[in-house]
Amino acid sequence: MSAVLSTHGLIARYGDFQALYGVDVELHAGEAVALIGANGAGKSTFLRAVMGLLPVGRDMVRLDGEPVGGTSADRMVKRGVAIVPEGRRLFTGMSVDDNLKVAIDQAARLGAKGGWSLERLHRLFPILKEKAKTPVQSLSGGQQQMVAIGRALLCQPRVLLCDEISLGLAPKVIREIYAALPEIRGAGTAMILVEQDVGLAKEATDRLYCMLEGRVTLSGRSAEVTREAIGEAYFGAGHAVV
Ligand SMILES: Nc1ncnc2c1ncn2[C@@H]1O[C@H](COP(=O)(O)OP(=O)(O)OP(=O)(O)O)[C@@H](O)[C@H]1O
Repeated sequence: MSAVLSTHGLIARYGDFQALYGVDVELHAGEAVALIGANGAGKSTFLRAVMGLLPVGRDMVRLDGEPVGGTSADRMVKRGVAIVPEGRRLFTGMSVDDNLKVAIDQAARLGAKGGWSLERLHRLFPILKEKAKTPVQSLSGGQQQMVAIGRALLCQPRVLLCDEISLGLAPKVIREIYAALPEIRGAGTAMILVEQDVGLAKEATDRLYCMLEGRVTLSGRSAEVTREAIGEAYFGAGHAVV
């Protein structure tokens, strides 16, 4: 099966500091893939590099087999890739609806087409309809995360990149958000989830990649990869994840 998105020896730097050392990842249509690893392993950097937010070589990122590395984030959105960034990056001072309308306008401007509308998003996360006129800074962390996911979906992605969508949220809220993922996949969107919670990552995805110090140290089917193997890949040999 050919990959919708793939990276090939992906290298990324912040000035003199090299954060990624030749990362190879594949995402197939309709698939959910987890990217796990300790703090500083390079997971967010990977997403940023794929999204065109860091300079990378053209051949290092491919979309439908076509080299797109270094393409601007706007163009990546146009080509069907959207990101739910670390820290959500919502427009504070603006309502839920106005945040979402920014994405609707962006998609229209870029000519990105797909099946996501405000109505469909409201069915996925009904609280966003209830809170439509509420400034986003008055929402709970979970509700803000739903706005961030909604904003990405309204860009009509075939590929959704999610950076730690469970971070800092209560278990009940995390379950609510993760319960929405199958519908998003069902709508034809493949996803890469950066996730610190290994149990959650294994449950929610088909395959996973573990990173350590800018390299992939383990990959496999999420249901089959053992805790021991993940522990070693996470921290180096001799460790276990509990
Ligand atoms: N803007 C930046 N400038 C310089 N170095 C950075 C920058 N952002 C990240 N790094 C460094 O790059 C490496 C990878 O960071 P990255 O944020 O990608 O890791 P991560 O796996 O996402 O971890 P976390 O869970 O802490 O976000 C780290 O050593 C980090 O300190």
